[in-house]
Amino acid sequence: CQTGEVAADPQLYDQSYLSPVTIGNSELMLDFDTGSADLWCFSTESPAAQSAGHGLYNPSTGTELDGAFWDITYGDQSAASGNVFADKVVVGGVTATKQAVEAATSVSYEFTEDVASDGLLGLAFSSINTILPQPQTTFFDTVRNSLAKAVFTVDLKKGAAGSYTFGYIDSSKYSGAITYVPVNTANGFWQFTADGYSAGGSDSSTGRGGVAIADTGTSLLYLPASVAKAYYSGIQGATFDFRQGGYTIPCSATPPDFNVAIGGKTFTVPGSYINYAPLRAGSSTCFGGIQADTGIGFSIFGDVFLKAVYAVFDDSGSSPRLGFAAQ
Ligand SMILES: CC[C@H](C)[C@H](NC(=O)[C@@H](NC[C@H](O)[C@@H](N)CC(C)C)C(C)C)C(=O)N[C@@H](Cc1ccccc1)C(=O)OC
Repeated sequence: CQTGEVAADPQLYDQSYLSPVTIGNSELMLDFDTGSADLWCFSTESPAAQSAGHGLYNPSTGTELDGAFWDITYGDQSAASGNVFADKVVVGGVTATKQAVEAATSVSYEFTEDVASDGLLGLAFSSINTILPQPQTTFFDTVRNSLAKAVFTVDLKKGAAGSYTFGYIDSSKYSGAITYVPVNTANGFWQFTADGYSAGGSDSSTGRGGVAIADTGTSLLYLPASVAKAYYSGIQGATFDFRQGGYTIPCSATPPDFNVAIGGKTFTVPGSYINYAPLRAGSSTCFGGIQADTGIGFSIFGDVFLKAVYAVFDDSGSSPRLGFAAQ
């Protein structure tokens, strides 16, 4: 029975969190992403102009999956594609002896420019893995029958290293009880229903809840437009800036705490987490950590929310469920 733990290292402004993964005989820093289901990495096959500065997977240690290829596009329109090898993957001591490793032969500029990240490790459901002609399993699905318990946990922190664990829940990492809610896997995401939202100390409700996904690979918290609008209406100097593509606030603002009701419990995102980052270095205008989910089709509980809670991604029962506890 395998169990393991790996650090989640925050990048600038907590834009993403990277974890060390051994693939074949390379150690790479990957972005664990519960919003997608492909494990892909820069490789010795990637064009040098695209992979400069990145750690590279050398497929010589793997076995090529003949005829298999992959091509993924993310919500921010970033993309990558390539071919596939079966190789050994180790995460925090948990070993998958034959994991589908997707070697990039082409990546979009967003990935080229993010030199700290050597690729992604998808933790959504394998039903949305993009490998053709035959989709392959995520790392979690590959190892889940060998885990002490078919769960993984997410303990992200603001501006500090957090951790992912596989195969066990660490009771020292949270306070109070874990509140579980059912997961709808129809879209391949860890999708659940939020009951409602409110801002500040009062329960000045900013609206009914809705369908949401838990996505470690998305930096911000995307909510129904009416909820975002109501939240920022309470902040002096807040505005929707079309050029920036979202709400901005004065960096000197102290946004109110934001409360989310899930499974009958209330979880609070400290207002300081919603004063996300200056538009560019030195700017006195900051981008808001809450944005509207317009056009996406569901809300996205990204890192701004996840770093306020301890989250349990539980596939150990008859149907998957998500657990949340206060950190
Ligand atoms: C298999 C592709 C994965 C699952 C992809 N997942 C995602 O885009 C989800 N997660 C996004 C990722 O966490 C991304 N932020 C990681 C970084 C490093 C690029 C979003 C939806 C929260 C997806 O749904 N892509 C859509 C494109 C899309 C998604 C959202 C909005 C608009 C367009 C697609 O390809 O659908 C077929």
